Amino acid sequence: MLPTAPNPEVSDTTGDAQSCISRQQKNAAMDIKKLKREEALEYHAKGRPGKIEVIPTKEAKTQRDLSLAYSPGVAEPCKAIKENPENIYKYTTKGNLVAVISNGTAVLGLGDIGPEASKPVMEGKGVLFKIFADIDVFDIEINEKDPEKFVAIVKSLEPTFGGINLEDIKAPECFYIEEQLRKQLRIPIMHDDQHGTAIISSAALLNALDIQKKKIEKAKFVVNGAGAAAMACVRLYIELGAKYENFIMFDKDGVLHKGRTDLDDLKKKFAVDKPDWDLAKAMKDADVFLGLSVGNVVSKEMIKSMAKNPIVFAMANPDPEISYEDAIAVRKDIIMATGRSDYPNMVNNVLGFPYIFRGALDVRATQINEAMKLAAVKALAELARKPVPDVVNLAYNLKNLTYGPDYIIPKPVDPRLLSTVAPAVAKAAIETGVAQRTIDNWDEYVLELNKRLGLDNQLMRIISSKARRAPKRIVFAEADNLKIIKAASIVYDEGIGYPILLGVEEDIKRIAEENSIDISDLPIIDPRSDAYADKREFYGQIFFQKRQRKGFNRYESFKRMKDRNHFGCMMVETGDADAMISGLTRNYADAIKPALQIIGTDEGVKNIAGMYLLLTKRGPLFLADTTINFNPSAEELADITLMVAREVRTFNLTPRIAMLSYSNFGSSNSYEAKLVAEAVQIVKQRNPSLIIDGEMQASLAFNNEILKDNYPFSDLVDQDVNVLIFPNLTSGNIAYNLLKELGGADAIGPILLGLKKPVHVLQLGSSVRSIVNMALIAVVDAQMKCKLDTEAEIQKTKWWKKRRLKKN
Ligand SMILES: NC(=O)C1=CN([C@@H]2O[C@H](COP(=O)(O)OP(=O)(O)OC[C@H]3O[C@@H](n4cnc5c(N)ncnc54)[C@H](OP(=O)(O)O)[C@@H]3O)[C@@H](O)[C@H]2O)C=CC1
Ligand SMILES: CC(=O)C(=O)O
Ligand SMILES: [Mg+2]
Repeated sequence: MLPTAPNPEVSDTTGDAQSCISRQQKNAAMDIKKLKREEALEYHAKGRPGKIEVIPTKEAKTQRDLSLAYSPGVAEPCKAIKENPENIYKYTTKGNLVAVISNGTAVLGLGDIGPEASKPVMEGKGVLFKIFADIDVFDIEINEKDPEKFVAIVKSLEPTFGGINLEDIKAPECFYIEEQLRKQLRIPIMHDDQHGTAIISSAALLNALDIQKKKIEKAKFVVNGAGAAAMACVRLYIELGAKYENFIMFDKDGVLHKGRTDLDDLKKKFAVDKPDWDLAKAMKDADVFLGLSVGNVVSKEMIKSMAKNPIVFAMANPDPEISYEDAIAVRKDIIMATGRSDYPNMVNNVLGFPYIFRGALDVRATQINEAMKLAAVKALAELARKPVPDVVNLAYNLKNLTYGPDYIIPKPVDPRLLSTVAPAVAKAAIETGVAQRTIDNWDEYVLELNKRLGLDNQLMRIISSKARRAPKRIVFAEADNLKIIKAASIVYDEGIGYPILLGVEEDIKRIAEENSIDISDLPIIDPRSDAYADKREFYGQIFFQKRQRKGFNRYESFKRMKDRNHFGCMMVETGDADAMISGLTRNYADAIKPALQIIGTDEGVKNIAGMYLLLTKRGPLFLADTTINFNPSAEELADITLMVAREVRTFNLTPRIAMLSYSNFGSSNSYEAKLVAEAVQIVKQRNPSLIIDGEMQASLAFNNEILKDNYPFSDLVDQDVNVLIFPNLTSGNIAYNLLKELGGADAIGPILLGLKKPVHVLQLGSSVRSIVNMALIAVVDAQMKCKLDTEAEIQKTKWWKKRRLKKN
C-alpha cells in the first residue's frame, strides 16, 4: 500500500486560538521528548568534541601578519595598555569576553556533580551567549568549593574578562561569593541562577498575575527550594510588591520554620510559625507556586487544591517539579510555566543573561545593579504584550502567538529580545552612574545590535519553520543507507516532513536496528517486491506513454520501475509523494536523468540548473550554476539568473546579483567576457527591476568602495551582493567547493531549479546534516509547487497525522 490513503476521521488542529496553540505546542513537546540519550551524547561527541572553539579575528597568514599578531608587533599594544589600562578595551577582546564560571556544586537540578561534569552546561551557556548576543565566552570550571579560595581565583581573572557570569554554584556559598566579587571587582558580575532567574521569572510573574487578575501584594506564594535561584526570585518579587508574610518556603528538609536550628540567616528571614506544615498543606489555596528545587515533587492533588486561577512556575531543570501535562490536566484555569523550551511559557534564564550582559558590556558598566535588573524585568514583561513577529510564530510552527495564558514571556528565538533588553539595561546603567561609556544614538545602537544577530541564522530558522508549518511526503530513494535512515528519522521527529523509505525492507530495518534508530513509524516500499507489482504496472504504463517515442520500448519502460529512482520519481509525478531526495550513492548525472524523463521542466523552462546556498559570515550567498549547464549561452545564462532570482525570493530575500567573469565591465574583449555582459542585458530587458550587474570579478562584487570609486554607474553600488552567477559550470562548481572546504561556509544544495516538481539530488557522500537541510528545501519547494492549501492536499497528510497520534 502506498501512503496516499486519506483518513477523514483524524481531526485537524483547529478550534479556538488558545486550544490550537496548546495543542501545537504539545505536539512539539512530544517530538522533543523523543530525544534520546545517545543522540545527546553523539551531538556533543561528533567532529571536534564539545560545543565551542576559538577563532582568530585577524589575518594571521603571512610572515608580516605573524609579526603584527605576535612578536615584535604585539609589543606595541602591550606598551599602550601599560601606559593607559583603558586601552585594553581598544586592543584586546576583553570588552566582548565573558567568563562563565562554575565549581559544579549545583548543576541544573542534578546537584553537586563536580566541575568536570558541569562543563557541557558551561559550554552550552557559551553557545547561547554567542548566538543570542554575539558575546564571546571562555567557560571556566574551577575545582574549588571553599568560598574564600574561589573568590580569590575568580578575582585574579579580572584582567581577562569584560564580565563574569557565575553559574551553578550552590547556596548559601554562592551568596557570599557573589557579594565579595561584586565588592572587589570593577567589571559586571552576575550569578545567573540567582539574578537571571529572578529577572525572567519576575517578568513572567507580572504578566501571569495580570492575566489571572491577581494583585502581587495579595498573592500567596509557596516556594519549593530555598537555594540560589529561589532566594533571589523571592527577594525580587518582594521588591516588586510581594509581601514577606505571604511566602512559605521549603528546602529539602521541609518547611522553613522558626523551630529549625539548621537555618542560615537568609533562610531564617523566611521561617514561619508552622512547624507541622508540609507542601500539600501549604499548596491549599495558594495563588502562586514557585519550584526551584528538583523534579517531580509536586502532585496533581496539590495543584488541584490551589486557589482559583493558579500560577505554577515549575522551573527545576531538566525535569520540572510537576510535568506540564499533569498540571494542565487537573486545572483548566492554570497558568503553567517550566524551564524547558519544549512547552509553552519557558521561564528560563536564557531569556536574560545574553541581553543583560550585552547591555552592560556595551556601556562598560562596573556592575549589574538593581536598576539594571528592574529595567530588564520591565522590558521583558512589556515585550510579551506586543504583537509577535512572524519569524517567532514560524519558528514554533504556530499561527498566531498572542499574550495570554500560554504566552506570558517572549520566546528565546525572538530577535527583538536583543534590541529591547540590552538597550534597557544599558540605559539604566547610564542613568544610575555605573556606566563608563555612554550611548548617544540609540537608534544606531539598535541597528548595531540587530546586525550582530546575523542573517544566516535567521534564514535557516525561517526555512525550517516554513517546512514544519506544512510538512510534505518525501521519498528517500536510497533508504538502505545509514545516513539516509538517520536523516529520515530526524526529518520525521522534527516535524519537517513525512519520509517514505524506498529499498529492501529487511535491509533498511536491520540497519536501523543496528544503529538504534526508531523508524517504526515510517513506511518502507520495495519497488522490486511482488507487493508493488500493480504499482509498477501503473507507473510503467505512464512512463511508457511519456517515453515511447524517445527510445524506450514497453518492456524497458516496465523494467525501469524496479529502479528506485524511477519508482520514486513516478510517486512524485502521480501525487503519491510530494518530493524526492536521491543521489547520495550515485553519480549526479545518473540520479538526475529519471527526474528529467519523468517529471520534466517547469512551463517555459528550457534548461534546469543547480544552485547552492552558502551560509557565510556575511550572510546567505546563492551560487549558480554549480551542477548542470557546462557552457551556457548568453540566453541560457539569463534563464538561469532569472530562475535563481525567483528562488531567492522564496527565502524572503531580495536578490542582488553579480554576474561574474574575469573582467570588469568590458575591460576584456574576449568572447567569454562579452557573453556574460550580453546575459546581463537580456536579464535587464526581461526584468528591469532586478538588481543585477556585470560582467565583473568576484572580488569587485564584495568591495563596495572599489566599485563605487571606479564604476559608480553600477547597479550594485551600495548593495550587499547575495547572488553570484558564474559564466560556466567549471567556475561555479570550483568556487562553491572552495568556499565550502576552505572558506568554512555551510552549504545547502545543490538545489535543483526548473523541474516541475521537487526532486533534489544530493552530492555523493553528503552528510546527515546536509540531507536534512535538503529535505527542508524539498518541503518548502513542494509547498510552493503543490498548492498545499487545497483540501485534497490536507487530506493526504492526515494519514500521517494519524500514525503520529497513534504512536504518541
Ligand atoms: N528555569 C531556570 O531558569 C532555572 C532553574 N533552576 C533550577 O532550580 C533548581 C535549583 O537551582 P539552584 O537554586 O541553582 O540550586 P541550589 O543548590 O542553590 O538550591 C537548591 C534548593 O533546592 C532545595 N531542594 C532540594 N531538594 C528538595 C526537595 N526535594 N524539596 C524541596 N527543596 C529541595 C535545596 O534544599 P537545601 O537548601 O536544604 O539544600 C536548595 O534549597 C535546579 O533544578 C535548577 O535547574 C535554576 C536556575 C534557573
Ligand atoms: C537554567 C539554569 O541555569 C539552571 O537550570 O541551572
Ligand atoms: Mg544554572
